[in-house]
Amino acid sequence: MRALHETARKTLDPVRYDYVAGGAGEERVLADNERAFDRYALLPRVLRGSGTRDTSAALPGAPRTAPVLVAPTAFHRLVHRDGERATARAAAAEGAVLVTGTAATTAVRDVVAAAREAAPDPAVWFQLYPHPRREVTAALVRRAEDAGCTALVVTVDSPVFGRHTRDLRNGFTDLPPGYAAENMRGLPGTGPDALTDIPMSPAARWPDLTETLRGTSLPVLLKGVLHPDDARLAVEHGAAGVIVSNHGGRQCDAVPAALDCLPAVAGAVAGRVPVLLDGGVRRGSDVAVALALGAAAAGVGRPVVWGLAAEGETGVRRVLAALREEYDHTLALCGGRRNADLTADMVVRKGGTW
Ligand SMILES: Cc1cc2nc3c(=O)[nH]c(=O)nc-3n(C[C@H](O)[C@H](O)[C@H](O)COP(=O)(O)O)c2cc1C
Ligand SMILES: CCCCC(=O)C(=O)O
Repeated sequence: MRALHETARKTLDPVRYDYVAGGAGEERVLADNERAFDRYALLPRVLRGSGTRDTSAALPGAPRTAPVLVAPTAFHRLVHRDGERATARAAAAEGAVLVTGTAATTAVRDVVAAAREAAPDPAVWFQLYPHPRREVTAALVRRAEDAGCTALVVTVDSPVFGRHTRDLRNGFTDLPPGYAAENMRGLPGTGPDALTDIPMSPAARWPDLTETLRGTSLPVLLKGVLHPDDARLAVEHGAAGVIVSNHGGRQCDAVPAALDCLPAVAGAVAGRVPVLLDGGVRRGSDVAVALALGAAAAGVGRPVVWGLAAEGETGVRRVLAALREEYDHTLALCGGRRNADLTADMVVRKGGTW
């Protein structure tokens, strides 16, 4: 995976590389997301072995899926000509949920069609930036439903867009000519060619979530929850899942690492809906730590984009396969047969005694 990142760094236009690699502010949260995993160690159990393991996870709209999913990342055609189609085929072939979204450079119906080329029953979720105009939000939801998406992910950590330091320095504040946010095409009052066509919704409140939930039969997950009280509210409002995420360090540059928020959120949710985590997941053992601390699955953002940039569909498959194999191996080394065998007592802070 390191090699794919290195290839992507060498191949990509430096401004596009910075768009993907960068974070908000001084990139403190970006760095902390990865470092948080280094503060933990796994404490294996012994003599509980089995020759085979089942690493599948049960998620909304994806009853038997890999424990690693593809977090929504914008504008895949910026890094590879095959764009989201390649990512979709790779995720489907690897049995992983793909979260495509509002800011894709391929229309959601074409993303789902590509996933179906690789697997008969792929799980594609649609990430929604709720639009300030509710009829636009409703039209986006309809497009996702008609395309065959099996869940919605509403991103709630972006009432305003993060200040991406590298992009501001590079003057990269809009899509280059020839690229479009295809899901916005033809919606009332929007065009597809400018980032301003995907405005954030600074006035969004919990009743807006209720309206989104009422307007769809799909399960709805909330992405970007860090506070345990918000996790409780999400469940009370009918969310089908909660994704602990700080947007890969691209929004508020003063929040904790995503992993450090997971135990309290998992405690607040108390098993009522699945809790997922993304941010800083780079190895199979990171997936194991996240699952032991209460996640049902872990999302990866940048590693997938590096795989796509370096080798297209093959590169994304390599990233997902490596994470799956490393996770399976780690589970075996920890004496587990199923994901649920990784429990909170099997994770310790490094440097302490227990
Ligand atoms: C280039 C890029 C684009 C992103 N675009 C979106 C997006 O459109 N919607 C969203 O909810 N999150 C977006 N994210 C955040 C990811 O879904 C995810 O939270 C984050 O990348 C996870 O951290 P990781 O990159 O360390 O794995 C984006 C992240 C990156 C790096
Ligand atoms: C309107 C584009 C949003 C992309 C995004 O979420 C990110 O770059 O972090």
